[in-house]
Amino acid sequence: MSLLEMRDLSVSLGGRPVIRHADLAIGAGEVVGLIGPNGAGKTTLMRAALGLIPASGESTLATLDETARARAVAWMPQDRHIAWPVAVEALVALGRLPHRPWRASLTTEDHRIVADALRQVGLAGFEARAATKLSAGERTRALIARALAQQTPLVMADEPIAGLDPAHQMSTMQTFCDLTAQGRSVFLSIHDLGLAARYCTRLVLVGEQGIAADGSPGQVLTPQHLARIFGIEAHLSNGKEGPVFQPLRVLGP
Ligand SMILES: Nc1ncnc2c1ncn2[C@@H]1O[C@H](COP(=O)(O)OP(=O)(O)OP(=O)(O)O)[C@@H](O)[C@H]1O
Repeated sequence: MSLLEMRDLSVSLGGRPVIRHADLAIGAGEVVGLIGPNGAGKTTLMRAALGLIPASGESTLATLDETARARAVAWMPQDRHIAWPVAVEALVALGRLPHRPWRASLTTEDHRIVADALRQVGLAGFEARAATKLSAGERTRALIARALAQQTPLVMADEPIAGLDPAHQMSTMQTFCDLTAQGRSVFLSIHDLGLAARYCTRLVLVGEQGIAADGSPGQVLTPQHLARIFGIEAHLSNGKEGPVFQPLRVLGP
């Protein structure tokens, strides 16, 4: 069963085609990394898949009503701005909103899920802190916790590990991998191709106004794709602990 399926999805922005005829299905138990250069259309593809911007074609998530969609997918946008000084615990508890009646209090189970999510991102002890008084990386981790607390089959996140230190980048990617054991999936955009190769079960490469490649890290991070879409030379090898991606040089025009 697919958690997200898009068929023939096309998006134009400002009168310019950004994504043309994208087909993509995400099944249970996958960590799918969406990669591609700046401006290639990763955010656009995700937002269109969620029904947040107009698109032609179909996406199974775009047709759901708000509550059904919030139970099907947790969305973490790239913008980490938090406008008001809500406590970190209350911010993360917003992830429980789709699961309880309007204005109902948090249940004991909700509190447990929120505490677990805070622990998973290393923010236990920050419950009472105003979210506006977190560092940028801590704020990112609080928003990851909110997405985790939503306990949806699919988490979609736009560059969730950007700005995190190496330990938190790896622990976040490991947390995403751990969700697959419950049949849950993560669809994330990511610029760090080393971590993408290491942790993602599958990569989707956006370039040339659409999906240029879709497959295992070895199938996608080929010298040809890296040269054509990213304009770089890099080497992917199999290390003892999994794929190792080594950037070598920027290719000339
Ligand atoms: N509202 C808009 N109107 C016109 N063009 C837009 C609009 N929003 C984005 N674009 C353009 O659409 C293209 C795709 O943008 P998008 O944000 O999807 O790229 P991205 O792959 O997520 O990039 P990045 O890696 O820099 O986050 C870019 O060329 C961008 O300039």
